[in-house]
Amino acid sequence: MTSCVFITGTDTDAGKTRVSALLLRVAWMQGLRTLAMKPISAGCTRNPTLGHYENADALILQHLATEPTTYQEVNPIALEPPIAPHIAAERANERNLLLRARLGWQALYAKSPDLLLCEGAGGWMLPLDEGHLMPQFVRETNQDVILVVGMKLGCLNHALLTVAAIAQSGCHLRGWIANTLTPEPMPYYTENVATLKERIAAPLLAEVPFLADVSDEQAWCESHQHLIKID
Ligand SMILES: Nc1ncnc2c1ncn2[C@@H]1O[C@H](COP(=O)(O)OP(=O)(O)OP(=O)(O)O)[C@@H](O)[C@H]1O
Ligand SMILES: C[C@H](N)[C@H](N)CCCCCC(=O)O
Ligand SMILES: [Mg+2]
Repeated sequence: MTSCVFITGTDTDAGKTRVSALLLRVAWMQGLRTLAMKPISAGCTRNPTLGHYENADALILQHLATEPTTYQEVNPIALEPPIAPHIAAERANERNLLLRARLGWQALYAKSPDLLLCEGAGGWMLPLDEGHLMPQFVRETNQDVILVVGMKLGCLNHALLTVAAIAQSGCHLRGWIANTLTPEPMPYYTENVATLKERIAAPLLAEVPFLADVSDEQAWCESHQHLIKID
């Protein structure tokens, strides 16, 4: 059975890709078969050899998943400017984002990995094409949600709003991860985490400190093997 998780964040730059990379490494250490995707990316550069647009997040996910994929399987919708994807899509005359994201996800799901990880873009309520928001994609594909909270002043409001919106979307929040984005944790980090623990029913799955380099990541993953449990 495939465990399907959608990684959302309190905002763009909350650490969704960094945390996704950690989860994929943990799964790899356990010998699990993983696939990962970023269905919609905005902020791409043209690959000079292959000619298509590529996004740095998608390349990280493709590289860290254990199963081989084409770039297009990982990131079916790659938009050039680093702006809101629905605006970039309109400018590039790209249509049917919701449908294409779902078809792309279903193609990877059909490969029956142990873990299928999908990174969102921006925060939870990201607009897609006409009348649709990203939560519709998550609900249609029945993925569990993991919320990455970028630990900085303002995150309490963003995290609690996001948790409420996930529930309102009819999606299941598997848990949340407190991610430190700066070499020094935010002032009163412990109190801020405690505030969220008291108010979010879903479990705090992990705390990620500022990870300066790959050896820090390796050590963190070794001590967080319990994080990926396949049902
Ligand atoms: N725990 C961490 N330790 C060190 N640096 C971090 C950590 N988490 C995030 N960062 C850095 O912060 C920046 C933003 O993180 P990341 O790219 O993962 O955010 P994101 O939520 O995926 O953003 P986007 O919305 O663009 O996809 C990156 O440069 C990343 O390396
Ligand atoms: C370009 C950036 N890094 C992300 N890829 C897209 C963020 C979109 C945010 C949209 C919004 O909520 O205003
Ligand atoms: Mg990212």
